[in-house]
Amino acid sequence: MKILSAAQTRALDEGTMKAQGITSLELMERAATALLNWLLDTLHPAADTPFHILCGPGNNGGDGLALARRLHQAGYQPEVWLLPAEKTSADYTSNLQRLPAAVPRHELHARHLPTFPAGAVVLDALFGTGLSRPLAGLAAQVVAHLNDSQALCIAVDMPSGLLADAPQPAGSAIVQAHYTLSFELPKMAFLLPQNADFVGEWELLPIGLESTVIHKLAVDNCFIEENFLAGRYPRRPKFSHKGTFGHALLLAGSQGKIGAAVLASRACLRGGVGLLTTRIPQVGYDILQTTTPEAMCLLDPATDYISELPDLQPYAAIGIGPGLGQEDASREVLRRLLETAKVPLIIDADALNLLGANRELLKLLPPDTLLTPHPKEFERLTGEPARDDYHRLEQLRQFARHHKCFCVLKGAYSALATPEGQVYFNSTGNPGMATGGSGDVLTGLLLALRADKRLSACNAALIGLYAHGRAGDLAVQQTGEAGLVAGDIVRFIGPALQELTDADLITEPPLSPRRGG
Ligand SMILES: NC(=O)C1=CN([C@@H]2O[C@H](COP(=O)(O)OP(=O)(O)OC[C@H]3O[C@@H](n4cnc5c(N)ncnc54)[C@H](O)[C@@H]3O)[C@@H](O)[C@H]2O)[C@@H](O)CC1
Ligand SMILES: Nc1ncnc2c1ncn2[C@@H]1O[C@H](COP(=O)(O)OP(=O)(O)O)[C@@H](O)[C@H]1O
Ligand SMILES: [K+]
Repeated sequence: MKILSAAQTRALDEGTMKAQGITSLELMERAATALLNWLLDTLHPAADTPFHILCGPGNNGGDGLALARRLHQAGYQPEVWLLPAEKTSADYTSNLQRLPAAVPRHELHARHLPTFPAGAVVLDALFGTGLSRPLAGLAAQVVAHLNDSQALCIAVDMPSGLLADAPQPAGSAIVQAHYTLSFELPKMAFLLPQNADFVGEWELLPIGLESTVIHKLAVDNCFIEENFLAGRYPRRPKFSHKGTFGHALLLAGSQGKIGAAVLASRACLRGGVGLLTTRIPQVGYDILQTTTPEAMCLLDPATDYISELPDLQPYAAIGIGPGLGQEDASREVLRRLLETAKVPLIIDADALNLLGANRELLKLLPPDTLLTPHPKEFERLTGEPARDDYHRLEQLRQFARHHKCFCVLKGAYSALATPEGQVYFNSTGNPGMATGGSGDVLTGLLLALRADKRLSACNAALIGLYAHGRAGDLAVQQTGEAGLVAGDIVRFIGPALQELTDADLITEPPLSPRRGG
């Protein structure tokens, strides 16, 4: 799914009206229908539910007014609160005129703010994508009043006060919604941790925006869902053999962190690799051989950390970092690897920390290398703390462009930046995955996918991110969030990848009866 800027959202509205021959008022009615259906289907509100609808002067307020009429027609008794303004939009005005006289309406005033009764459902239709500056004055007061209340708050399109695609000054007045109901496509603001308290749970309501117009809009940011990946994970050919899927090398583990090597190895194997060799220090030999007999163990001469780079000739892809430690000798292994590797590389964890501490090594990154930092590791890589999540995202984009690499910024919506400066946000995963070792599992899975020559670098990264989160989502159904450990993610990598394969199932035409038979 494309993530549009506020300006592109307006262009899409215009394009939809033109292509479908409808008016903006009709489009607004679709939005009101979608909102009404969501309220009825999700909240199953009792007939006496006190709905309070706060309306601003633009089309967001227009949506609120249209919804008030539809709720009234459905047998509810909504109350409408209007934010006074010198100018109102045409569709706001039309919907105010169409509001049945029986619907109580009040003008908001600093000394006349609504008292929400117990069980109130408040719809925030003050401002949406048309917001041009932080809220001030009465609007800010109304927002603070709403945030202090006990009401269930549902934001229409955007929590009022939040910009769709840019940060706002700290301390700005922004609605803290329990739910945000937006239309058709996600907004960048929904995906960033700093906005979590405002956006709450968000959902996209389809309103028939024109797909041919969406198709033509050029964007830098996308939200990745299953239908985007369908067909990108190829099934295994009947006559395949282990050579078909590549031989991966993983350099991981040090004294006390052999578990990271085990988790990444197991994830790589479950990720479908043909052969896996894991390079570990001596201290890990019995552990790896016992826990992960499918992996071949290539012992380093050192006892506690990796000190020598093995011959790289046999390998189709190489991963380095999980549990590596930051010994000088391991740094030199990383340097030699960057200087000599001719196959795809995945760099994670301590290998990223070594890059951050020795930034001259970044110049050696071979093109298309995949790096998987969490925000702290990313900060070490850039050496410049981000001002906020928006700034970090731009740093990510610049980093991938500058180093011609793929870089995954891990988090709730992990973001993959490509050498071309595109950013893809992953949609799968859950807070149960915020546990030690989840990242090692991701590295192992990505290593398997990069070793598979049938996948491009970008597709391998997207499939890996998506399947990792999906495996976590399947696991959490059995373990609960608190009980989920990284090994549980490994167990569900297979089913998660299978889902992507199944999504690609081409339905064979039924056998046609023989002619005359
Ligand atoms: N495709 C879509 O996404 C659709 C969008 N619609 C609605 O239309 C909304 C956008 O409507 P508009 O463009 O009219 O914008 P808004 O309703 O978000 O707000 C614009 C109005 O607020 C004023 N304003 C902006 N910032 C302000 C501030 N800080 N303080 C005080 N006033 C401020 C502007 O001067 C203007 O009058 C969407 O958010 C959505 O709710 C729907 O009606 C139909 C379909
Ligand atoms: N709240 C969350 N929602 C979805 N995914 C998450 C969440 N928290 C963590 N993850 C995922 O779990 C992994 C954690 O990686 P990382 O921070 O490197 O952990 P570790 O270093 O312990 O292995 C990442 O892939 C991240 O996207
Ligand atoms: K709103």
